Amino acid sequence: MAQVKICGLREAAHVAAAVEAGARYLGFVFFPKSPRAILPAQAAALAAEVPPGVARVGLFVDPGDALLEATLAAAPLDLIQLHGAESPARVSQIKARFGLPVMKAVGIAGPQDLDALWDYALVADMLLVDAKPPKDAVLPGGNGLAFDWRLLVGRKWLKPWLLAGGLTPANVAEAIRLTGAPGVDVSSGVETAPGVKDAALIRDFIREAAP
Ligand SMILES: O=C(O)c1ccccc1NCC(=O)[C@H](O)[C@H](O)COP(=O)(O)O
Repeated sequence: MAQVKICGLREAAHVAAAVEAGARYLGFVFFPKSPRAILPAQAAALAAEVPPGVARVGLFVDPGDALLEATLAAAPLDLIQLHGAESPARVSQIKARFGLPVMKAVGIAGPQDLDALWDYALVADMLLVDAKPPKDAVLPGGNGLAFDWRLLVGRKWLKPWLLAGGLTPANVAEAIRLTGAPGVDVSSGVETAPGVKDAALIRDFIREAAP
């Protein structure tokens, strides 16, 4: 049964829907350009309602230490997701400095991108195998775009990983079957518009991913 992360949550009703349906990870986006961006104080209020066993994930894009420090002081988080161009050395530094596990997102467009997963597997606690954003994209993730899942067939990584990018209630079961992903991450696929989550779609997605 695949573990599910619902990313970009901003409302208590959607947090509750995700938790009740069995989500294992809930993502809060601390990237101001995102339509899913949330303030640390808002995330803190949502995080307080999350039961033990469900990880609260803070998503950052090339964060400086000051942003991490201020956010972590305000909101209780269990996992840091790095979704920018952070180097393996920076991943190690953030882990050591802030004492939380780190999940590093790696964008995949073709076979040439897979090597980076090995580099990050040496330093990160988890990997997020996502679609590489188009060159002109404003967001480095959360674009609702899939990559060719066949690139992952037969691959094993040294660390736990989640598959992401363009997943929806309609395609997630096939994505898991094809790739063997132990977990999946979704944002756009459980929204009715960018940044607008839908409780029914969240439930549908989790039911299809973890039947
Ligand atoms: O979701 C965002 O707005 C976002 C902004 C900046 C960096 C990453 C972002 N999302 C990353 C995620 O964790 C998404 O769940 C993942 O990329 C899949 O997104 P989607 O294709 O929309 O399901």
